[in-house]
Amino acid sequence: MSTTTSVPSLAEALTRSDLLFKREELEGVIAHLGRAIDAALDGERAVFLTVMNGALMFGAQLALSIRTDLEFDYVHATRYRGATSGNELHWLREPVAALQDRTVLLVDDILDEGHTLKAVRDDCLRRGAKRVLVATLCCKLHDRCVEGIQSDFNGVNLPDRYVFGYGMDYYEQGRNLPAIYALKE
Ligand SMILES: O=P(O)(O)OC[C@H]1O[C@H](OP(=O)(O)OP(=O)(O)O)[C@H](O)[C@@H]1O
Ligand SMILES: Nc1nc2[nH]cnc2c(=O)[nH]1
Repeated sequence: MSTTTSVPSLAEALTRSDLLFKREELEGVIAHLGRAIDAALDGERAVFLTVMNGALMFGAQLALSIRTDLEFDYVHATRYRGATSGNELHWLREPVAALQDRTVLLVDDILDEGHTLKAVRDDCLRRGAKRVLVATLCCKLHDRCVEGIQSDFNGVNLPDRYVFGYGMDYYEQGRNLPAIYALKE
């Protein structure tokens, strides 16, 4: 089935984008994150909380890189809703796992302005989590990030441009591209 004509073309977007990180490079980076997270958990069984949809690919690869046993849950919170600029955060699915006195490993594809991860992290703490560790595939470098949130385990840093691929969408397209691309200014 083809996409509707009102959606901007992914093929056209690719022609005016730069390839920033290939799959092989990202896989190597994610394997290193797994080692670092194992060290931080030190044998503790954390709740691996994936922020859908963007973290689907990264979350799966990261989980397979972590040797410590984990419990899995997910939230679905979206701020961009298929567009290229953020808005109010919409919760589509809250965590189900009991977080009281647990370590939560909060996993997302990108920390951009930080609103999403801050809201989900704060929600985990309200639910009684004793520690929330944030793992991201990428962080954007700019000075617009909200205060009080940062990634504890980050894969790669990105320029301040709209990115897609490896879970991240361009108008809900391109999530399964096996690389990260950035639109040219
Ligand atoms: O740091 P922020 O500026 O809050 O942006 C980061 C968030 O934006 C994307 O989610 P989006 O709302 O696009 O939903 P998605 O995961 O379904 O793509 C991404 O997956 C992060 O969760
Ligand atoms: N796909 C995508 N989602 C985002 N969420 C926050 N920033 C971005 C971005 O640059 N690309």
